[in-house]
Amino acid sequence: MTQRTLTQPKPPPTTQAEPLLQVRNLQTYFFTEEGVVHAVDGASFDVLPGRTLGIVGESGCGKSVAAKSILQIVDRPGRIVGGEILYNYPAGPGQIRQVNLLSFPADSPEMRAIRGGEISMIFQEPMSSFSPVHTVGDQIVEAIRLHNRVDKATAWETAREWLHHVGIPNPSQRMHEYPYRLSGGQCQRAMIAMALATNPRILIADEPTTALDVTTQAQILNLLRRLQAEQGMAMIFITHDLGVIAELADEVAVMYLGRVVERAPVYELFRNPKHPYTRALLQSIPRLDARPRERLPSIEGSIPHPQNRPPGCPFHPRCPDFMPGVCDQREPRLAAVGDHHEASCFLYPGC
Ligand SMILES: Nc1ncnc2c1ncn2[C@@H]1O[C@H](COP(=O)(O)OP(=O)(O)OP(=O)(O)O)[C@@H](O)[C@H]1O
Repeated sequence: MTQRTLTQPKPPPTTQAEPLLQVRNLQTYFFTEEGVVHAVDGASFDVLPGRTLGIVGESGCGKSVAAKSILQIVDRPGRIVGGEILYNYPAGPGQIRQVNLLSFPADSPEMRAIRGGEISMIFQEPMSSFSPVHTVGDQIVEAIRLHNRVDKATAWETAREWLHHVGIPNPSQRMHEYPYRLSGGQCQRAMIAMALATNPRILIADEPTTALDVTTQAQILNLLRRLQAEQGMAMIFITHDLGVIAELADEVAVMYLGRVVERAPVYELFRNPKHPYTRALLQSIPRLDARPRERLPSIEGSIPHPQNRPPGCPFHPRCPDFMPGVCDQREPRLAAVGDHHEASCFLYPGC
């Protein structure tokens, strides 16, 4: 496989498919004693079948909370207070029914079938998926049997094959071991096996390589890329690392303070970023052709806490293109900019 580099992200697709999942104006707030935290505040993005949406943004911008909202597993005191999550549910052979996942209560049979069956999630910390008191094998078997009518022996064999498939040596023996016996990289592989053993149509990967060393990181990314191609599933990949986005994503959503501020196919985003925040993020990537000891441009100031959201465009206090009287007065909306991008910035008409 040819390795892409930061300057050579995936070329654009030739055809545009109908989205499998559409997140519309999602709002998820935390009702804390100190006040209401608007963690996700009107985020919108699409996931296309068989493709990878990269969600990128600085720490605290709401990437994880947006992803957990899709599965309705937001931690307390968080609550989804608005928006729609439209999913094209396979209602029968050749039949698709669009459902708003937020119309189902979190503990409903529908959401339990979706969670893990249609949409699986893997995390930075694999131990958050595994229980420490059950063997790896038992846990994968349970996940399989929750979503498929198969007997225990069949599920056991499927689980063993999946461990083999994700590159865990001695899978028959590993099935009987407890998660703490596996190395970080192997535990991550086992979590991927458990997430995919139910054949989900979407995999949400929330910074799954951040806690790993660089070599293992690369192996896990290659594994995810291979499995996605084999399984034909869609993926939402959450990261703050634009290098990983360039390697893996087809489409990108850039988040800032709970909102998507720019959406574009990865190639277009790197080639011609529209939002000043996206430009600043891209400029802060180290370049091989930089002069020795040249300082990297950094984004002025720091991301405000979602409880102290600035008025107007939330990026205006840090924005090099700030227009007084405009950007601090009204919030721009996400609108089409050119043929490929959507951005929310008053530099562009329609926002
Ligand atoms: N349980 C909670 N209670 C209160 N606020 C929370 C809680 N969980 C998350 N938040 C807040 O929601 C906001 C978004 O958090 P989130 O974890 O989605 O950010 P992120 O973009 O995924 O960041 P990171 O890259 O660091 O994981 C943050 O300001 C965070 O402090």
